[in-house]
Order: sequence, then structure tokens, then C-alpha cells
Amino acid sequence: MQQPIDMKRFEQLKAAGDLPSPRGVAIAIIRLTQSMDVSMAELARVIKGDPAFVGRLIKAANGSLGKGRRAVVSVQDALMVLGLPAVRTMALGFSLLSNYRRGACEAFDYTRFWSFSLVMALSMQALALRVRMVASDEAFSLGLLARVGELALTTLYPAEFGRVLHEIAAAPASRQLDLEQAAFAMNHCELGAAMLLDWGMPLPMANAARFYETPERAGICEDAREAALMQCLVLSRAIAQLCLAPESEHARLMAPMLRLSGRLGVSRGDFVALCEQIGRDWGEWGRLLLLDTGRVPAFTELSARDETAVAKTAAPAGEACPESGADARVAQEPDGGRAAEADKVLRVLVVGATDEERGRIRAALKTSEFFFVDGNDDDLVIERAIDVQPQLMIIDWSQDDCADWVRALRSTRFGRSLYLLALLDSLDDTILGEAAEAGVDDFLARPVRTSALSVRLKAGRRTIALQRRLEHESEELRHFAAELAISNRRLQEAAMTDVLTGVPNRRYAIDRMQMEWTACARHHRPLSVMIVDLDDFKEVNDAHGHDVGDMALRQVADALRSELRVQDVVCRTGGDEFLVICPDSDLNAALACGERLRAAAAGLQIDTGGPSLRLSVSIGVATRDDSMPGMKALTKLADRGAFLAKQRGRNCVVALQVPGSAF
Ligand SMILES: Nc1nc2c(ncn2[C@@H]2O[C@H](COP(=O)(O)OP(=O)(O)OP(=O)(O)O)[C@@H](O)[C@H]2O)c(=O)[nH]1
Repeated sequence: MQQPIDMKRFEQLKAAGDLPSPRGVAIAIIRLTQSMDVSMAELARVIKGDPAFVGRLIKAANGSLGKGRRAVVSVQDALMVLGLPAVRTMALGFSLLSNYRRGACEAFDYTRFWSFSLVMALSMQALALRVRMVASDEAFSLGLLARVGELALTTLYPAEFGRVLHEIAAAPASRQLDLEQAAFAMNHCELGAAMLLDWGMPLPMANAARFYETPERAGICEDAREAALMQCLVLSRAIAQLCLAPESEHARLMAPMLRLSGRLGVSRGDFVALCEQIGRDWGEWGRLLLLDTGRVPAFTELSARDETAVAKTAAPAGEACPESGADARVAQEPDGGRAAEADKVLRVLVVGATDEERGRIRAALKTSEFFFVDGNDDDLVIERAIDVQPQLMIIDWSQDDCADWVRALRSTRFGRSLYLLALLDSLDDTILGEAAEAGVDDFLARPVRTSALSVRLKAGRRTIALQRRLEHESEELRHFAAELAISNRRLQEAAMTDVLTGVPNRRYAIDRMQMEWTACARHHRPLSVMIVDLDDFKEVNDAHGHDVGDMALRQVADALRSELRVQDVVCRTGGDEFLVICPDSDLNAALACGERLRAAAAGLQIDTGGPSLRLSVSIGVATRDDSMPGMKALTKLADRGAFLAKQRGRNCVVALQVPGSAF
């Protein structure tokens, strides 16, 4: 694999510590998501330590579900929907957004940069739901971070990058990437791609980010997913440019966007609806991220104006389409927005064939969208196929090297599901064998008779429709499985949560203790536990009733929870008893923590309807040592500490071990 930039240089930049990098809770999230055996509950707990991230994560999960799905409302559900890799890159993206809102480069508009990146993220997410080249949440992160190289250059070289920006302002025709190359011996796309790879993004995504500003430099891309990703990034960038451009520029920017979306197989109506949705989401996300967003462009109106302009200047059907170079395109756009109608429209790419044959094909497939390409240049054919992403290809088999490029096409992901019909000059066994071996689905002998062509195309259409239905059904199944997983997760969570206080229950405590015990024993790290028992709680119930008692239990649980670090956990293990697990804590640290918990409980004022009630807790602390046979020995020791604390008059913290004797 060709590296995006000189990796030695990249390592030096990284080692200097000046590259934008995540901070705070995001680092803990990224670390946890790197280990595949992390429990969802543990990850959710760490995420909940950053309420801002919680909101963004849930919103992103809902955005990636598509229409008509049950809304995600909890962190756990969001984790199930998004999966660990997506959560990792989102933590990264949002952390950068929070920490790099300002910077040393005065000429760089940081707010505009993030607003632009946000539109790209939302556009990628929406496009991924339609084009299906990658999971929509991964697409969101790719869009958000695609321009991170620019942020890196402003951070590394604020003054020099400022000069580059001034140069562009003075001579708008100059190319930013070339100026960067001259100034820094690298450009922001290369640097950004290296950073994405370094953060663990898959190579096709990093490559798409590397080339989307200069697709012509990407070379022919064999991997259809990579090509589609890049095209989606190109289109997302165009949407962002339009959203942030002055209104006078909107119409000019809309036309190429519509053409780009057509190439991705998104009908005009569908694309306009998608842009309107992106516009609405942009505003909502802007409020959530405290980012200024501009006025949403009037996409529907812009599209209508473009349609009128195209109608006035339209070339007669069958004439060459100006932007497609050697090939001619006759596009009958699917009727905007009507999905069922659009579903019947086939995208057909005809390679070679005579004018007469092309005419017959067009007559036989009336409502389709046609693309034609001359088959003598195999690179061009593959490029065109990747560009157009047809469902049906009709190949004039007399063209040079057909078998070779058909084989190459079949080895790509999208090429495997194509329906290929070959027009053969003769039914010679060798030619038939070659065509079958290369991967054509059906053939037709020349001269092409209209009736035979209709029969063959009908069969092809049926197969394609069947394939679409299968894809649709497997998509439904995937969603169904995801919903089922969410329901299961909810049930699991409910089974592990104490209904009264909302903290984990005894069952969870046992599982978690086992997990922490094993991890700490394996890595020779300290582990402490505490038994926290309310003092004279029976008297509270007797004097004030069970409702007040329940309220007291809830307040104590909240107070304990708020005094703990994110990696500690408090569980309700009995009526008025809690177990606190503190990984990586030796006895001294645990005693100090126990004292904090005791003071927090003693400081509570429970509302009784009359004079407020004060209460206290007794706490026993114990720390794992190598002589202990298992976790029961540890909790038993803490239990004995709590018992001793009661005997010593309550409202105190007791350990039976001496600090320093264990860990
Ligand atoms: N309100 C309420 N009370 C509960 C709940 N679960 C257990 N209890 C009560 O908690 C009390 C525990 O009493 P004991 O075990 O005698 O302990 P204590 O009164 O706290 O005395 P010491 O532990 O010796 O300080 C009992 O009265 C239980 O009924 C609950 O969910 N809600």
C-alpha cells in the first residue's frame, strides 16, 4: 500500500505532540473501544461521564437508523446501534471539535471549518443510507474528519498556513493543495489521511479522504466501495460548499451537485429531499454542538430552477452529453422522489454495439437510464462502470480484451452483483466458453433480433428485481436483528439494575466482581471493595414510613455514585447494603475513598415532610492480596470490616488489613 505521506515525517510530527489529538473522556473511550472484550456496561459508564458526548452519540445513532425505526434513547442502545469502531471515531471527532474551536492561526475561520465539516458528516451519513457503500455512522465520522489535515496544518504551522490562505484570497484560482505542497512539502489531504489511518480508520476510508479533493489523481480504483466512498465525499463537500456559500452563488453550485448525485444513482427528487433533511439536521446539530450554522439553502427551489434551465438548453435525446467525454448519455431521470417508480428504473451501461443495436436496446428498456461507452479502452470501461454503477451491462463481445475486463469487474464487490448480457458474433464453442468463464450471465447471438432481445432483457430484469428484493429483505433482516439486539440489551440491563435506586444490582455485582478480580489478578493490579451499610435504617422506616426510607436509599445511592471515579462502581447488594468496587485502588486509596463516601452520606438531608432527616453509614474496606483464594474472601473481609464499624459505634470506616500489607 502506498503511504499517504512520508511516514517517518508523520511519526516525527506525532512525536512532537503538536498534531490535533483527542482529550479527556474521549481518550478513555478510545482506549476502551480498542479492546474487544470491553463490556457495554463499562463503556456506557465511561461515556456517561461526558454528558455532551452522550447527547451527540444518541443523536448520531438515531440519524443512522433511517426512517421509521424506533428511536434510540439510551447510551446502551446507541452503542448497540453504532458498534465500537463508530463510537471510537465519533469520540475522536467530537473531542477534536470541542478542543479545537479556536487556534493560533488568525486567518483560519475555525467556526466555519467545523460548520463545514458538520455538513459533510451529515451528508455522508445521509448518502450512506442510500448508496450503502459503508455503514452510515462510519460515514458520519469520515465526513466530520475528512478535512482534519487542514486543522493539523493550522496547528503545526499557524503563521505559514495563514500566508497560504492570504495567497488564495489574493489569487482565488490558485490551488490550495499545490500551495501547501510548496510550503510544507505535504498537503492537508495527505496529512489528514495519515492521521485517519493512525487513528485506526480502515484504508479505503483514509484513501477516500486523501483523494476526494483531487479524484483525478486517485487513478482507476478497483475497489467499488472505495470509489463510491470517494464520490460520496466529493458530493458531501459540494453540499457543504453550497450551504456555506452566499445566496447569490447557490444556483451555480446546485447544478453540478445534481449531476454528481445522478452518478451515484440517487434520483433528483430523492437527492433534494436528502439535502432538505441535511439542512434541518445541520441546524439541530449546530445547536447541540454550539456551532453557528448559516441559513439553510432552498434546495427544492434551486432544483426546480435548475430543471427549468436544463429544459431550455436540453440536447435532443441520443446526443452526446458534454461532461461524459467519449461516451454519450441519454438520461431519463427517474421521477423525483417516488421511490417505487425509481425502483423500476434500470441503470444500463452498453459497451460497444452498433447504433442500430443501441436503438433497439433503448426501445426494449423504455423507462431506463442509459449510458454508453466505447469498449476499446478497458481502463475507460471499468472506470465508467464504477462511475455509473449500472445494474445491467450489455457488452459487445467483439470488442478487444472483453474477457479480461469482465473478469476484473467481477472481482470487485459491486461487479459481482451486475447482470451481464453479451452480444456474440457467433455461437462458437470457444467464444461461448470464454464468455461463460469470464462471468457473463446470458448471451445473444448477432444479428440482434428485437424479439429475442426483449426475451433476454425480460429475464435479466426479473433477475435484477429478484436481487433487489433479496437485498431489501436482508436489509430489513439486519434492522430487525439490530432491534432485537436492542430489546435483548434492554432486558439484560433491566435484569442487572436495581429498580429502586437505578444502580446495578447484586447479580451485576457478582459478574463485575468476577471480571475485575480476574483482570487485576492477571495484571497484578490492586483491587479494593467496600461494604456500605446504612446505620439504624430500621428506625428510619419505623419512624417515617417506607416511602421516606425508599427516598433515603435513593439519595444515598446517588451520593455514593457522585463521589466515585468513573472506573469505580456502586451496586445495591441488599436492603440497606451497597457494594463498591474500586479497581486499581490500594488500601490507602480505598480508605480515603471510603471516608469520602461516609462524609457524603452524613451530609445528606432527607426530606421527610417535616424536619429533615440525617443518617449515616458504616463502611468496611478490604483490598485483594495474593493469599486470597477468590473474590468471596475479599468481600467477606470487607463485610467483617463493616461489622466492626457497627460495633465501634457506626458512622465510621474500618479495614481489618494494615496499609502496606496488601498492595
Ligand atoms: N424503605 C425500605 N426499607 C428497606 C428496603 N429493603 C430493606 N429495608 C429495610 O432495611 C432495614 C434493615 O434493618 P437492619 O438489617 O435491622 O439494619 P439497621 O436497622 O440498619 O441496623 P444496623 O445495620 O445494625 O445499623 C429493615 O427494616 C428493612 O425492612 C427497601 O427497599 N426500602
